[in-house]
Amino acid sequence: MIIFVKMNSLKIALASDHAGFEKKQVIINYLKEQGVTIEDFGAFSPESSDYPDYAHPMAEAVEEGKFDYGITLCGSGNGINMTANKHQKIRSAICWTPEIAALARLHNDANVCAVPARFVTEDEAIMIVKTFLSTEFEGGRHLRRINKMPLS
Ligand SMILES: O=C(CO)[C@H](O)[C@H](O)[C@H](O)COP(=O)(O)O
Repeated sequence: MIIFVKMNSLKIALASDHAGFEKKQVIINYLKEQGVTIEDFGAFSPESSDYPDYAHPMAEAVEEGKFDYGITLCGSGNGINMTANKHQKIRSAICWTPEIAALARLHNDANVCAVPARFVTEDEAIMIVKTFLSTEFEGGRHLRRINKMPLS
């Protein structure tokens, strides 16, 4: 069962590197139009930069409960996804289609959505984010599985 939630009450943390910078701006504009509260942890320009410098502060803020979800972007989605997942309370999923984004929420209760900026269009990026933020976790058998994820 898919349960859609309202987006305008959400607080969202965003992070990217240079490769994700431009599509992050598109996503920020979209989220602001929806009334979503956002904080951008960088990068703040398309100059070459290192995604961990922005992903770690973003992930810490989500872990601390300051935000409902994180949205991240780098070229492939891989580097920034790997970095966020170093944090114990983060479940970051690379989402390259709306269907994958929905499953990341429905089945994995993902709290960070990593978008591969060089492999999706602006419209696709928006649809991925919209789907991720408006889909609720199903729980049930999936809760049992995500509870088995931590090593300690
Ligand atoms: O970390 C990545 C690959 O997993 C990201 O896609 C980066 O954005 C990419 O590596 C950046 O590449 P660039 O050649 O320095 O622009």
